[in-house]
Amino acid sequence: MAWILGLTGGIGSGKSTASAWFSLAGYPVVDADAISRSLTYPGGAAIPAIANEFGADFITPEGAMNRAKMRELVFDDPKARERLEGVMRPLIRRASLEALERARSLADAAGKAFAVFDCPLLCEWPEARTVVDRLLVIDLCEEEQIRRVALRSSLTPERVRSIIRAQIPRQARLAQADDIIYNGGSLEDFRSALAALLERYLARAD
Ligand SMILES: CC(C)(COP(=O)(O)OP(=O)(O)OC[C@H]1O[C@@H](n2cnc3c(N)ncnc32)[C@H](O)[C@@H]1O)[C@@H](O)C(=O)NCCC(=O)NCCS
Ligand SMILES: Nc1ncnc2c1ncn2[C@@H]1O[C@H](COP(=O)(O)OP(=O)(O)OP(=O)(O)O)[C@@H](O)[C@H]1O
Repeated sequence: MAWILGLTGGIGSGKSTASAWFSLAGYPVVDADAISRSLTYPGGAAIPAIANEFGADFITPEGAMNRAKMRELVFDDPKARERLEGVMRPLIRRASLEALERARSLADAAGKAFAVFDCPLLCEWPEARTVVDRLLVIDLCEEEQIRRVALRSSLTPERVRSIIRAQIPRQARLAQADDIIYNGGSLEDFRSALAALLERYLARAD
């Protein structure tokens, strides 16, 4: 039966780039951020609890969670972040477990050795860590995280720093890793490192 590769790293480290690479290579990917977003779209399962916990101000006229407003609140206020995670975490967990079972079946049917679980908080959430068989950490220094996130979004360096501070410290994340890819080089270097790692995984499976 296919095993589960946990893929994690700090904000902007390169998880989505790695997931897309594995997906192109035919490995099923479960994306916890995408699951989290789908729970907070209009009519999403988290919307009633968010309205109840934070008030109608945090819901857009279309009925989605107001992400920008929530982001401004929770990354400056650990208690508010705990409340949001209290709502989101069990829902993300349940939906992820279901998606991982589907991904495992897809991998089995396609003859792939593993499926990928891309989750930014794998090291922060002990229950998430237990569903993966091997943990790959994408590592990047803080300055480059800030630079890359700023390039692709409107987040200020201060906001990216506050998000990094809300995440597990870099060394503690690295200490949990089975495999580490440092993504401080070019995209080509990153893809080569992923290909080399995949070779090792496939050799292990034989
Ligand atoms: C705070 C929210 C509203 C910000 O939304 P926004 O669209 O700006 O960001 P998005 O969801 O794309 O997340 C971007 C990145 O922020 C970081 N991040 C998100 N939530 C958290 C958190 N609770 N703690 C630390 N970092 C987080 C991750 O690196 C993530 O990849 C949103 O991230 C959210 O609802 N978070 C709570 C759910 C959660 O913990 N998700 C992360 C694990 S799946
Ligand atoms: N080696 C690299 N060189 C230059 N840019 C890169 C490299 N790797 C990734 N990027 C870019 O950096 C940005 C962040 O990468 P990516 O979205 O893969 O990270 P992430 O870990 O999924 O981020 P988030 O935590 O916000 O979901 C993207 O714009 C991506 O194209």
